[in-house]
Amino acid sequence: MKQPYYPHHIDLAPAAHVQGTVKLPGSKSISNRILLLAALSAGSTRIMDLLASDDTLVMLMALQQLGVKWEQIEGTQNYIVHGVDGQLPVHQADLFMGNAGTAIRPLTAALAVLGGDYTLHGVPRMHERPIGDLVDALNEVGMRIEYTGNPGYPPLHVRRGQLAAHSMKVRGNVSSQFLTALLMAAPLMAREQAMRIDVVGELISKPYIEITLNLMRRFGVDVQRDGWQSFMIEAEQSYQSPGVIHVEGDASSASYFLAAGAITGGPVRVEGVGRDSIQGDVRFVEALRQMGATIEVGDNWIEASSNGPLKAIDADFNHIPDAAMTIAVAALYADGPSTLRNIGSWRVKETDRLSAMATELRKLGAQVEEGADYLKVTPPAAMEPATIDTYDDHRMAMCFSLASLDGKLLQGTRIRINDPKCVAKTFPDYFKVFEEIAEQTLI
Ligand SMILES: O=C(O)C1=C[C@@H](OP(=O)(O)O)[C@@H](O)[C@H](O)C1
Ligand SMILES: C=C(OP(=O)(O)O)C(=O)O
Repeated sequence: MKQPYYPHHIDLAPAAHVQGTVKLPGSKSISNRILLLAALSAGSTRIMDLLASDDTLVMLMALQQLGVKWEQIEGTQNYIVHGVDGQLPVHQADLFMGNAGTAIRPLTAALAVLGGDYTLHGVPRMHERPIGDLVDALNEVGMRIEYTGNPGYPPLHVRRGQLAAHSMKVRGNVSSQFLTALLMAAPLMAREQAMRIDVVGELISKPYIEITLNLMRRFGVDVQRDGWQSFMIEAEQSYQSPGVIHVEGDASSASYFLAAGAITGGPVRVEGVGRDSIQGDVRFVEALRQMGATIEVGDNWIEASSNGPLKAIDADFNHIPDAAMTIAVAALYADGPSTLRNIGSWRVKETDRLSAMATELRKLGAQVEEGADYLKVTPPAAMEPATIDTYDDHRMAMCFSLASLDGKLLQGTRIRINDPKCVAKTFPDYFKVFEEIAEQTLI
């Protein structure tokens, strides 16, 4: 994959106006789910507009190591994946998962159920991101997953187990990806008898489960459900290729551009997501509306504009944890203190995002109260020039680019973003696209 060149920092000059249209890269959540479902299916699947990024690359490479054949159509982001119909050709592999939660969690479940001799590991931060709830759920029904480092965290050694039950339970208060992983692996366990999955306690990030169920359906597997509590996968369902499937634009990536339109007046339009999106992060626009922005939504586009300063917001962001980071930076432009609630999962993502966000917002002159699971941001009267550290977190780099907008930054000063190449996790071209709409100069 071609990676754009990034220096060790990028300086962003103040931009008073942002206007234009952005074609979004493919959704990370949809891309990695479709890749795995297509691999497990009977038949070949043509995937249109797959995201090109570190997270999808680790999934593609892992599938290749597992003997799944795929081709990229030259000069496009379209792929053909030749499904293995629930039987992986390779039973031994050492898989590098980078820092992709959407790769390691679902693959761990699928590999545990299919059985073999697999190790899964990632970057150092991946080894600090919890996976214990998923491993417990699988081992309790007879799978054999061991920790080779710290208990509860990757790296993992997956061996061949023996399915011993037809109902499983999983905790959902640390990450929804554990439930997603079990759901996607469930048809492999329910070949003869139905499989039931119960959620123990609270489930966070619920809209991501809707993405999972929607895509499983497109690959021929129906899940019966009782709200968010219990899920049933009837026996004898197996994944079937839908033939062709299209990846929507990434709604979390859309948040930066929509916020830019709302902060500066815009209009800024994103293309690739719209009215019928299956991604929960399109609900980011509800928060922007609450802040006073004008949002228009079409079939395959969303546009944000505003007239006048943004209003402060106090809201629960559990349903859109990724796009909520964009609100934290947009809050710098609001007419009073904003509070983002119920975002405790930020602590176990690419970095401890609550702590990182508080530290970096303070550098810009904001007053920030960091709670166990909330953030209160009081905007500064004028923004101070600052050097923003990004903690190898793509979203820290992307959302802090917004601090260069709307003339709140003193003229003649700059926002420096350190280590901008971390955006490659989900959006390698981010700063190029941002420059195009912000008419800024990259140094
Ligand atoms: O299932 C998914 O595609 C995702 C679920 C969310 O994680 P949690 O469920 O851990 O909050 C989200 O933050 C992540 O970027 C993608
Ligand atoms: C939390 C994120 O990623 P992951 O899929 O690795 O959990 C994210 O993209 O913000």
